[in-house]
Amino acid sequence: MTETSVVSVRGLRKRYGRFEAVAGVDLDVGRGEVVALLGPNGAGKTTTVEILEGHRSRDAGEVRVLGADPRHAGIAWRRRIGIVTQQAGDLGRLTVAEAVRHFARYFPDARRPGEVIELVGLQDSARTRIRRLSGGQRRRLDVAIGVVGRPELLFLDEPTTGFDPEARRAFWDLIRGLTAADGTAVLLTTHYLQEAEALAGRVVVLAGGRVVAAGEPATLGGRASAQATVAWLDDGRPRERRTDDPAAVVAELTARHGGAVPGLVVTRPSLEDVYLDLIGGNRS
Ligand SMILES: Nc1ncnc2c1ncn2[C@@H]1O[C@H](COP(=O)(O)OP(=O)(O)OP(=O)(O)O)[C@@H](O)[C@H]1O
Repeated sequence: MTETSVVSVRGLRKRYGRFEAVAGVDLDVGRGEVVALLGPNGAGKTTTVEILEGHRSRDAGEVRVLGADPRHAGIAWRRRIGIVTQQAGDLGRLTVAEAVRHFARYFPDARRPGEVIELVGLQDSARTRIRRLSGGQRRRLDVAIGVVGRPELLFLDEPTTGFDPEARRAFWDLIRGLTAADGTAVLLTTHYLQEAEALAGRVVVLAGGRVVAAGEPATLGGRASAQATVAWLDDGRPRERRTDDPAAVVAELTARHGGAVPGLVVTRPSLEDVYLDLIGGNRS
């Protein structure tokens, strides 16, 4: 592990009986970096993340998280990570403020509960009982609990599942604010490609327990240099051409139309297009 990495995984393997769920995964997360782990259902994401959190054993491989092997790490190490999971605990009878204060007590250098509640935008709901929160508010509370101890590394497991688009964007702003302010590293699992694109500096695609691609969202799978599609309307009829040089096609169309080209749209493959191609042969 280098000085700048908070997660370093080499050759990770995990079997459930005869089934190999994680079959030799390498993964790195740098200090302050946001990495999204993508992959279809059953790809091995949760298994990998739970091994990194110290909640699941492994069969083989080197794993360092904040300089320690999670298998043997103790309470001091655990205080340096934050976990936001899909299984919300049973806190329904407490208010938002009571829950955050409760978790703050576990950390020697916790953030002030009031500050954290404001950070996640729940100041107007501080006295609300948790069972009365909406799904989006509940996830914000989960994040508040995840970051109250000033973690160096935050695990976010499908944080916006079930959110409406507006709540999802608000949540992204929250996470961006957190990572910008404190340089918290984040390992995010998500099924939303847009979420990975919005938050992550790097994505790692798992399929069938293996890494099938890794890189920046903008360039994953040769996306930036892939052929563009130029679409336009010719006498009201949709036309399109695939090309390596969209500028030349647009120039030619502009000359032909003597100005504005009706319905002109130039697109390259989206992250979702590339992702679906990558996992095409690996669906579980
Ligand atoms: N405790 C277990 N016992 C047996 N098989 C398991 C166990 N946990 C997971 N698996 C299997 O291992 C594979 C990987 O599961 P995992 O939960 O890691 O995938 P995932 O990528 O997180 O999927 P999802 O996107 O659905 O959450 C799946 O085929 C799953 O059925």
